[in-house]
Amino acid sequence: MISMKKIVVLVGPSGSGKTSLANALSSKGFYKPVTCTTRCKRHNEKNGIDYFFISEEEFINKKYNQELVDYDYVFGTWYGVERAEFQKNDSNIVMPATFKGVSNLKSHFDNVRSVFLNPPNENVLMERMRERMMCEKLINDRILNIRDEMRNMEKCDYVISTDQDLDASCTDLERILCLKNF
Ligand SMILES: Nc1ncnc2c1ncn2[C@@H]1O[C@H](COP(=O)(O)OP(=O)(O)OP(=O)(O)O)[C@@H](O)[C@H]1O
Repeated sequence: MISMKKIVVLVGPSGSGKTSLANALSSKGFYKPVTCTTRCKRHNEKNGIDYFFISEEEFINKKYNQELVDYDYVFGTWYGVERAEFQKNDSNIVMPATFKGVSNLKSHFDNVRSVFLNPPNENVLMERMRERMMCEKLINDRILNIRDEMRNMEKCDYVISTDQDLDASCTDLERILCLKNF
């Protein structure tokens, strides 16, 4: 077990705001590890900044060589975070992950805290996904998954609402980070 800075893991259904809030905290001094993914790049994403976009073969090699502390196969896509990303600097870390990822990270590192993002209703989530130009098939797959994801809320260390504007959710998150036991 490696003892180090805080690792804040954001959990919630697709469109709940994990990436947006992680980006907001990273602009306030938290480091957001860059995830490797085998999915295609969206038009507004940059390789090495939003994700490392790699082939399935490269991903499998990293997995085989135990370079990934957390990985998952979601909707036909591999996602994984390399151990090296946690050793880049001394800043506290913020990252989106699945609930399974929280357990993986807790088995590797101390000071991991999960925050569940409690989203608005399914219609708003669908609208947010459409705004990100996701196709209807991907949206429907994710909608089916929302109820399963919502069951993780009570298992997380903290919960914040993302049924409000982004700044308000960011303020709620920062308030939690200031708590004594965080
Ligand atoms: N209070 C809020 N918190 C976070 N995001 C919000 C909030 N209100 C509106 N949004 C918007 O909702 C969208 C959430 O998309 P985002 O990619 O952050 O979700 P995600 O949970 O990371 O989804 P995925 O798992 O599919 O990558 C963004 O367009 C964001 O601007």
